[in-house]
Amino acid sequence: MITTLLRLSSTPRRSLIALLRPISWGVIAQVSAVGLMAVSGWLLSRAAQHPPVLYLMVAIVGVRTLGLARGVFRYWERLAGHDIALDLQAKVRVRAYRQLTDGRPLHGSGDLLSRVTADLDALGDLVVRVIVPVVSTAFVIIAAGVALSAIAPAAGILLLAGSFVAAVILPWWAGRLAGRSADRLVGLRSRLADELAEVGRTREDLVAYGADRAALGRLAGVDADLAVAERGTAWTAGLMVGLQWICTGAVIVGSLIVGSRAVAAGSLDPVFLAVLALTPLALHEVVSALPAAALTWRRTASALRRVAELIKPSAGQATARNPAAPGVPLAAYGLAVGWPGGRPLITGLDLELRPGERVALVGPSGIGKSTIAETLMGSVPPLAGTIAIADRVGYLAQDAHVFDTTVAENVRIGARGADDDQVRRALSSVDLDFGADRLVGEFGAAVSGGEARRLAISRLAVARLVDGDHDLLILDEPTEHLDRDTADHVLQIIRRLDEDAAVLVITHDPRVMDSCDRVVRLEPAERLVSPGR
Ligand SMILES: Nc1ncnc2c1ncn2[C@@H]1O[C@H](COP(=O)(O)OP(=O)(O)OP(=O)(O)O)[C@@H](O)[C@H]1O
Repeated sequence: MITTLLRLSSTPRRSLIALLRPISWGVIAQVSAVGLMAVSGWLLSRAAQHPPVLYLMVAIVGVRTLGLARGVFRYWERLAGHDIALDLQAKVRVRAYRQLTDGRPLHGSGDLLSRVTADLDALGDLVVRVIVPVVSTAFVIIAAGVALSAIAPAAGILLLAGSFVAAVILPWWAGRLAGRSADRLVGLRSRLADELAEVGRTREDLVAYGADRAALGRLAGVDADLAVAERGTAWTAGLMVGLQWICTGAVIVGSLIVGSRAVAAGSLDPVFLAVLALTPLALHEVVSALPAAALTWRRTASALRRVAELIKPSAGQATARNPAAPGVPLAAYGLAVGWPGGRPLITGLDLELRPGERVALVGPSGIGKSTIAETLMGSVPPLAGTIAIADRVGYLAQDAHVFDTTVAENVRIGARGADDDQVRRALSSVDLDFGADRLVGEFGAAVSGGEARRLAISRLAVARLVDGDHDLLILDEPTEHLDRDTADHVLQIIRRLDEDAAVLVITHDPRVMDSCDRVVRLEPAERLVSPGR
């Protein structure tokens, strides 16, 4: 698991070295905590014998130093641990986003959301709540056992045996007990996120068809399952706390018995008796974090697996996409397209566009026209064939998403660096007189269908203003769902948008076909029928 974590960090050696810092601070903080209790015990016992105060000075300074060191080094440990955890999360998050923009097929949106939020947060927990405390606690237990053995060997062995039970056996058992429910927890959380996202998105249809109660019931069912799984892990954690206290109590009583015998036999100075009793108590505080660490370990193991799966490079990613030859903005030969895991939709497609040429790609609904566009754009890997495509390609997707933010931010999807003036010019080039700060609502609910379409087209306009002319525009049903006048208006806008660019337009609209130089017709027999007009 640690190797997977380090591999995810993309700089494993540096991350491993960086981990040594919080571990070192953690060891010093915990040694200080245990040492504080031991030295305090000695000091109290010795002070009770009323020696000259100078005899106590070193111990008094020691208690103060250890008290301060415990807090200071604990703070540094937290700081260094979180530094690494957040750095790791940031790196993995960027890799996850890159992978997502490579266009691989996605999981449910809620599940995806929980992978890039909850699962990535869990990676941070792995560093802060598992690796650092477990490694530093192991050091401290050994150090305390050795130190106590020097005072009273039997008490030292008792402490090591008790620590083995409290720090190894019980957390291992906790991990086993909670194992299945921890795995279920991760799955249930992402299912809940999925269901919640689905219900939120489809609420109007659910209410309209009276299916809202059933949907809410399903949601409540997942919620109840989640509560049961949460309760299971909480029970395990509570049980472990109780068993650890029993274990600590047994070690303290045992230490007092062997210590008293040693004092009676004259082999142990009585002032050390308090040290034997208080050291296991201090160690309890350190060890008590371990069952929780074991539970976190189980939870993060599932999360780590899911994140690793998310950012695993997908096979065959758009290998056949090449730069275009000069003067040919698009040349695709022997192209076969289809969705990963599905049947080929179109095979043997040859498509060549000259500069400035307007080509309509038409065919029955569902034949795979949009899939061709997504393949040309590199979102879906081609199943066969080669694609040579220009650098400057503008793409208008069939259902170009309108984000729930301002008009200006929606326009800037086309060119992040666009200034206010370029945004204004892009909006006026699509005849939209919207204020830049106007909010467009979820899925563009606060604008009309025609306006949403023009807003999407304004991204092509702003990209041209910022980065220069396009060589090729790929437009997927630009006039879909629009009335005749609005469709004519959108067509006019597109025509004057990039006059010299080659255009591949997917359409069912005869007027759009009429405005093109050539029509490429696709037919169900998976054949290209008419390359000419
Ligand atoms: N993201 C996806 N994952 C898997 N299959 C998909 C995906 N998107 C579309 N499909 C399937 O691919 C096939 C072709 O869809 P596509 O959208 O390319 O057709 P189309 O010719 O553009 O249709 P239309 O004219 O109705 O828009 C359909 O059977 C569709 O169900």
